[in-house]
Formats: sequence, structure tokens, C-alpha cells
Amino acid sequence: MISAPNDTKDRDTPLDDGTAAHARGSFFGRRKGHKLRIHQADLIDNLLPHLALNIATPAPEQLADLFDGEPEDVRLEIGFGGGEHLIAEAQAFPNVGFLGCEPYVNGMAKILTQIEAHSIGNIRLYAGDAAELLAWAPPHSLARIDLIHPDPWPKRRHWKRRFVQDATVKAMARILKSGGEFRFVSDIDDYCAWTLAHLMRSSDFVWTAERAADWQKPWDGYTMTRYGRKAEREGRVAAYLTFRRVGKSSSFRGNAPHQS
Ligand SMILES: C[S@@+](CC[C@H](N)C(=O)[O-])C[C@H]1O[C@@H](n2cnc3c(N)ncnc32)[C@H](O)[C@@H]1O
Repeated sequence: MISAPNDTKDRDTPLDDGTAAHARGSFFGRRKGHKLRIHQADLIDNLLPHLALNIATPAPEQLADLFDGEPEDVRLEIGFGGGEHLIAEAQAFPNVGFLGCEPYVNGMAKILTQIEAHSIGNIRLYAGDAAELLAWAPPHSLARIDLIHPDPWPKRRHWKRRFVQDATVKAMARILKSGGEFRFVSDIDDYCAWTLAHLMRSSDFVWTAERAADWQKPWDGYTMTRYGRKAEREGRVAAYLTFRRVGKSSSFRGNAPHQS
């Protein structure tokens, strides 16, 4: 069964500092687009259940246990869209386990097609709101979180819909290992400034850039996504921001079931 996005009102959440409130409302986009082709619908029905995370049950102590073999690290990509970047990373790093989160069913169908075509074994999927996944994952369990061209919500009255909020920054800090990375890409200047402001006022992260080239150029081996290509075509330049998780989180001690 596909693990449906949970209604967090009806279950205990590990966090009570605002992340739960955000989890009730972090996804504002479309869940469905054009009708799926027959094979895509078949993959949703028959392949996705084998790869889907079931966040209604507690997370394993080690996220590596979700994968065959012993991945050396586990990473998460939030809102992978058509999955171009996630597929390329999973192929480039076969010893890493990847969690991909995307509520848009047509994106999920696209990535399943690629997973099947290339027999990729190191991706697990969640077809819901990433804030729920952040609340589910055990502390210090991820080496990296990627957020690539998130929905920009440019109007001021919609800023609260942006994925980057103080609560999600805290939630990411909780589950990233010390030294782990949060990578953010956007071609919307205002969202980049917003993200810098949110991450820099968190004592859990430092921005790693030392020179302009560090945020003006993509990382080595970076695979451009559909939205990245669209931005380039339309003349918008993306920024590539890397934040490193520093120290150990203390904000969540005492109220998280998964304590290290
Ligand atoms: C602008 S698209 C970018 C897709 C892809 N990363 C790319 O660069 O082509 C943003 C994606 O984030 C997904 N998204 C939005 N809110 C989300 C959330 N709360 N959790 C997970 N994914 C989300 C949307 O469904 C959409 O596919």
C-alpha cells in the first residue's frame, strides 16, 4: 500500500515546537496533473508499494536498515519533481541510500519509470509532505538534505507557504548528522535571501560559502533539473547554497521519542 500522507492531528508527533503545525500545512501544490499512462499507473500500484516509506509506523533506528546492503550514508531530496537529480545521484553513489519525497503523483510516476528502467535499488520514496518525513526520521540520521527549486511563493501573503521556515530548519537540524549538509537551489533571489536569513539565524547551521563562486556555481557533478533548465531558458540565474549542520541539537531533547 502507498503510505498516504498522515493527518498529523490524529497521531503523536515527535516534535511540539511548531514543526507539527507546519506539517499540517507544508504542501500547497497540486497532487495530480494529467492522467497517468497505463504503465505509469501500474508502477504506482505495483512498484511504489515496495519502495514507499510507511511513516505511520516508527522509523527504524538506523535509516540504512531501509535499504538492502549497508549504505554508508542516507540522504533526502525534498520535492524531486521529475526526479532528474535524484536518479543521477542514486546512480552516481550506489553506496548511499536516498529518500525521495514528492506529493505530485505524476512526478512519482516519472521517477518510478526511471527506477524500473535502470534497475535502481538505492531509492526509497514518500508520496507526501516532506515536513511529515522530517518529523518521522530519527535524530542525526541523514548526511544530506537537498531542496532544489522549491515552489517560490513570491507574494508576501504566501511566504508562510514556503518550505523553509524556522520550524522546518529546526526539523532538518534534528535529523541531520553533525557535519551533514542542507543544500538549497533557487533562481528566485528573494527566496535565496529568505533562506539565508532563516538558516543564518539558526545556531544549528553555518553557511559554508567563502567566495562568490561557492554559491554562484553548482556543485561538481550536479544534475540540472527541469525547473533549473526552465530558469536558464528564461534568463534567471540560480544560487547554490550549502549549509553545514554544526554541533548537536539540544532543542528537541525531552520531547522526541527517538533520542540519541
Ligand atoms: C518547483 S517544483 C521543482 C521540482 C524539482 N525539484 C525541479 O527542480 O525540477 C517544486 C516541487 O516541490 C514539491 N513540493 C512542494 N511542497 C512540498 C512539500 N511540502 N513536500 C514535498 N514536496 C513538495 C512540488 O510537488 C513540486 O514537485
